[in-house]
Amino acid sequence: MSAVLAEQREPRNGAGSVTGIEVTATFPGQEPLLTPVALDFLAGLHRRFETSRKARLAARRERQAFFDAGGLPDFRADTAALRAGDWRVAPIPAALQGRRVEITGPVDPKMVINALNSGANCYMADFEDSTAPTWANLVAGQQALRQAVAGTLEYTAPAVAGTPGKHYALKPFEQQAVLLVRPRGWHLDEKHVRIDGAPMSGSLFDLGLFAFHNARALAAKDRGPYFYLPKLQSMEEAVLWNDVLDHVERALGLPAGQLKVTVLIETLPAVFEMDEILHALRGRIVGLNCGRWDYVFSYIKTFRRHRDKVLPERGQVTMTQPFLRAYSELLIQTCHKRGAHAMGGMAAQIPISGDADANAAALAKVRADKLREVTAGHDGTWVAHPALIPLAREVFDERMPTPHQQHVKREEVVVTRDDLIKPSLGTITRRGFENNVEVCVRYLAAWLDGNGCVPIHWLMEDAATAEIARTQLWQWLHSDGLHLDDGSEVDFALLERALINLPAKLTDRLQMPGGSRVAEAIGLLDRLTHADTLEDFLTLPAYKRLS
Ligand SMILES: CC(=O)SCCNC(=O)CCNC(=O)[C@H](O)C(C)(C)COP(=O)(O)OP(=O)(O)OC[C@H]1O[C@@H](n2cnc3c(N)ncnc32)[C@H](O)[C@@H]1OP(=O)(O)O
Ligand SMILES: O=CC(=O)O
Ligand SMILES: [Mg+2]
Repeated sequence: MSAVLAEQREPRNGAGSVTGIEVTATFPGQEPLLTPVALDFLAGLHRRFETSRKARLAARRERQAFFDAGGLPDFRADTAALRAGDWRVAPIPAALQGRRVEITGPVDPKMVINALNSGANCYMADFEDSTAPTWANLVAGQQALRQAVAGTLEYTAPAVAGTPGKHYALKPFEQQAVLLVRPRGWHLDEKHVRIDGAPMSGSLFDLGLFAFHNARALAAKDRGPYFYLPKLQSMEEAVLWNDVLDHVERALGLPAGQLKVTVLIETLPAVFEMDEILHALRGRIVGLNCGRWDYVFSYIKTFRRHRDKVLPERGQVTMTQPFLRAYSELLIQTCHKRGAHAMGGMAAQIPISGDADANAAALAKVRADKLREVTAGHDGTWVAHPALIPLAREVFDERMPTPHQQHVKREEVVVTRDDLIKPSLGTITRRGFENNVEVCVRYLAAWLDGNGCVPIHWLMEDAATAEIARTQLWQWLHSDGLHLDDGSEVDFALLERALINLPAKLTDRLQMPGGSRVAEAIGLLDRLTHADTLEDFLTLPAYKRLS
């Protein structure tokens, strides 16, 4: 029975007790979200797609074993005809034609209102890199988005010292940013929803629940729903997503192709399959996005055992490095050939209060990054903070008078396999090493405390940026013969010293999110960096500790 029809049915056993489905956590007001019919819908997704999800995750492990044995990623031979073929993706809907500035951010009610009201063209509501997936965050996020779609979302900040808290309300719909939702990646489970005794996929929970409650309302306004899909590694993963979205459309009684997606190209294997990913989703895909932070993380992870591809410290791995430039230019060329938007990514700098010079320097970096993107041919970009919207808009308005620049074909771009895997030149400084340790610990502490995005030294840090720091530490410590630029050996003593010195430094000097979880974060980082094998995602072991 389709959910359209099923919704008319009487609930059977009450929320949380549908046959085979167990919801093991509670959050105030969750019942209207997790109705028996909604849970049935989620169970349907799980039962239909869990085997395929597991197969895709196994395929990732198999491919990594090939890389670990010295293999290198490359364009696929079996899809050469598809790459050479002349085809385009389906037309892009009007609401997604102009995407020059997109703001992204976590899904708490205040952020959702601020982002929708921000003046950006689009808002990516993020259940992924910037959200720690506590049950409370996920349910509150789904509640906030459902109310936002209904136009009823309001929020009042807590009163401080007798002064009433600020009240937040949505602008009229026509003045709001267009909403896109990013569910978690395929690797993450949602442990609080168990179906037939097993946890369901976090991706299917986030996307499924949002679609179930909002798809028809959004479709009625000609607004999708629209999604950003993260961390894909192959064409087969795109096929899986397409099957899921086909199923959701059928179950909710929506026309085929109503659900639109933008796919983040943020893994090294995926850059070799961009045509294939566009093709697999061609009835619904509207763009690819350069998710640069996860991409760098994926480069490190893919080449974890390749001593000749060790990257320099995080701060030196910028988008002007040849392998990253090649990635963004190939993405633009591929998208524009196929009629899709080529979205840029996120500069990590955020506004710095109380220091005008430092603020000007940070904004200059963001400006340079946006200028590089628009000049290269990107159709839009991301900002992490509302104060950066005017800057990004100004740069794109000046260089891109049209809603997008799909006419910029970049046919002269020639990118080879070797361009995409070329190692970066640079160094590892003591400061860079210690900064990686500090970022990992502070980010992990915040994440364990339920906060998935924090400013650290005036840079936006989220799961993707922290993963670069974490995997670099592991790779540096497990590669033979690496030295800091001052000549000292990179060894575990360096890590121990950095970790031992950290708590005093942090608790004495900083009021930081997740301060109470620092010891736990240190323990986890210590264990992960000492382990013989690199953990695929920091969030996998950390999720076991999350409520
Ligand atoms: C690698 C990737 O995946 S990138 C995508 C994922 N990352 C993100 O989305 C980053 C989102 N950004 C953020 O979470 C925040 O901007 C941070 C954590 C970096 C900085 O946050 P803060 O230190 O709280 O910023 P700050 O205090 O300057 O905020 C000022 C105001 O802007 C709001 N604001 C800040 N960032 C955002 C945002 N991204 N969306 C909406 N509103 C925002 C704050 O809520 C605050 O509102 P208020 O004045 O009504 O209280
Ligand atoms: O999701 C974006 C990224 O840079 O990672
Ligand atoms: Mg990412």
